Amino acid sequence: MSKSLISRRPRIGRGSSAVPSSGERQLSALQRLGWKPFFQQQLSLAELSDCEPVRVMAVHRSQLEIAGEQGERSLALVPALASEDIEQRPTVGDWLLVERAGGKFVRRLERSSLFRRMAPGARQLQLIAANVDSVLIVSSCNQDFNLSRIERYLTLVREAGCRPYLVLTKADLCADTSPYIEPLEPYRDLPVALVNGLDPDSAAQLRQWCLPGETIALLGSSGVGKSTLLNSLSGNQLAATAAIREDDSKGRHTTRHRALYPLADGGLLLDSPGMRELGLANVEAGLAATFDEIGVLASQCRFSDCRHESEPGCAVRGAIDAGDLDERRLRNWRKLEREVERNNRTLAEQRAGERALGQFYRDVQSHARERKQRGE
Ligand SMILES: Nc1nc2c(ncn2[C@@H]2O[C@H](COP(=O)(O)OP(=O)(O)OP(=O)(O)O)[C@@H](O)[C@H]2O)c(=O)[nH]1
Ligand SMILES: [Zn+2]
Repeated sequence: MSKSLISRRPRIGRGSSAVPSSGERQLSALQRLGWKPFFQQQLSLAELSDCEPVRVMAVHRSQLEIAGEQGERSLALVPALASEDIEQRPTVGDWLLVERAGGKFVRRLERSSLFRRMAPGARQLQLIAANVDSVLIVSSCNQDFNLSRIERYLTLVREAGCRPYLVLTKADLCADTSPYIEPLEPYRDLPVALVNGLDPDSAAQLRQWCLPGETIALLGSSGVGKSTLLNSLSGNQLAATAAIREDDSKGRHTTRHRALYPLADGGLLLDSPGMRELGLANVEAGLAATFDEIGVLASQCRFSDCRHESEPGCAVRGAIDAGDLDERRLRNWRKLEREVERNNRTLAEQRAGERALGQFYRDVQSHARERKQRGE
């Protein structure tokens, strides 16, 4: 890594010591939750005196988890909150006004940023998160590093109205990081940090981008170390890492609720399944089209579940040996396919879980009706 590169960009590098102490900014409880002038100026005089602003920390089926000056509590999803128009419904990070007396929902405040996507499978818009200030695009110093993907994330982040930062993890596993730093030369405005996410001292560099009152989110493909960063930054085991999921003998995925996690130093970190899947929706067709010749070859392999590693009768390896297919291209295709598969699996499990829950409620209701009819 060249020194001049560091000095030219507003970045923090390995071993930066410019970590502000948590006491530098004295913020109110609301400001620590992300309250800013942008929201304050939306309140009328009457609302200023009669209403309390609260932030949506999590969205559940029938209620919201909200946080305000009075701490955390839940708010039932009353009809006023369950609008027909999906864009009007509250999402994680939203600011709502509730009556100081009685706690009734009044209105949602205008958003400073919004992440949304088309829900995979369903032709429906889905809100992911609102009022995120900054996004840490996470990539690792290995084969995951991919300029095209970073650009795709950058587009998403800027479109949502957030500030992008780039975090390159697994720097500890890499003797020479210049192959990852040098290609970033044209992205002068993008601050970059090299970290070992497993080391809280190294991850602490990122606190500079997650100051008290700031809401940040992580974007990056599976396995780059987002959960690890979240754990190191929060000082808690807030997110399940891949290692924990692999340990699960029942093969279950750890359930994640879309949520905002307060960080030790006062920032808020958004970790939601939707955010994790952003940008990966609808890539299957693109993947097949981009790597069409591999798909054709794979269909000619002797085994239908061929991994194209060392199986006999593998048409893909045959093409590589014959010099007709680039090994790098096969690796890239595999990686993207795994990513898509993994995300599809997660989505399928989520939908199955939702269906099971719906069936459970219907069973309970019909039981109750039967008992009522029997006069029990
Ligand atoms: N050596 C090293 N290992 C890391 C680093 N960051 C993450 N890992 C490891 O990489 C693996 C994947 O990390 P996770 O934090 O689960 O990755 P993730 O991005 O949250 O993955 P998903 O939950 O699938 O989206 C784990 O085994 C981590 O321990 C790092 O900076 N250095
Ligand atoms: Zn094969």
